[in-house]
Amino acid sequence: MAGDDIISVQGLCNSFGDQIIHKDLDLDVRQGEILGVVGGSGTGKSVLMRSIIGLQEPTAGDIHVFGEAMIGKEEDEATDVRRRWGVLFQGGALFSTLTVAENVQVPLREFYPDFSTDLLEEIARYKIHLSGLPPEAAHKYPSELSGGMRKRAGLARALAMDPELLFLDEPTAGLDPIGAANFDNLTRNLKETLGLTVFLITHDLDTLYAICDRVAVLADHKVIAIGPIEDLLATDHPWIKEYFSGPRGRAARRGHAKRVDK
Ligand SMILES: Nc1ncnc2c1ncn2[C@@H]1O[C@H](COP(=O)(O)OP(=O)(O)OP(=O)(O)O)[C@@H](O)[C@H]1O
Repeated sequence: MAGDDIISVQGLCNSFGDQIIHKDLDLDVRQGEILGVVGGSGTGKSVLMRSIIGLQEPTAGDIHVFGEAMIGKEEDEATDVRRRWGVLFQGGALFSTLTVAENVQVPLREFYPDFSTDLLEEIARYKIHLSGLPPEAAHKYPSELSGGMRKRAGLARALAMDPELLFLDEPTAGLDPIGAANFDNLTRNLKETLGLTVFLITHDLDTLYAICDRVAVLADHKVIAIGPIEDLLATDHPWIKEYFSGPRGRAARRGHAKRVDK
């Protein structure tokens, strides 16, 4: 494991019954980068994220986060590591019976049961602001929010504990192109201002070009390639060629080149 790796996964295996998801998968995530994780549907991107954050017990392998071995750790033993990361699940995974502010307070109440109500409310207000939501969103229920606002509310909750590491599972899925680009900008700004490391699962080629420092490609049960997009473009794997050099990949590259030229 290199010294600046925030996450190191080695020899990871996951199966469900006869279905092999990962076999000897290796991956490293470096301090301060946005790592995009891509792959066809069902290649195990979410299962990989769930394995890293301890929601999925792998059948074999080693996972280190912040240098701490995670496999086999009981939930309470992992508390010190868990409080250093935030997670935005696919769809936001907000509690429907809680307001946005109450949702943001959930991890704070778990880790800091002694915080006063005033302090919890102040932190929630700040995180809601950081996520680009208007102050009045704090008192709304998830069902009263648009899809984009729900993502931002999920992000506010992921930021509740001042994480160093952020996991984002398809944050721009279902957003219109302007909403998706805004969310990308927000992610990049938060990464830069808060010094975050970001593990970002996405199908969104524009997101990869706009904000990812490196991209890891999942196929054939493992990470078949990892690096800056320019490096991936030079690889011969058929899925990678199809993905980055197909019509959508070419359009995303052209769009990115235009934005860089401006
Ligand atoms: N708890 C589970 N029990 C059984 N099978 C599961 C479970 N979780 C995931 N799987 C299976 O593992 C495979 C990988 O799922 P995963 O959600 O990680 O895919 P993904 O790469 O994130 O896909 P997508 O891009 O469509 O979101 C799928 O075939 C899925 O059905």
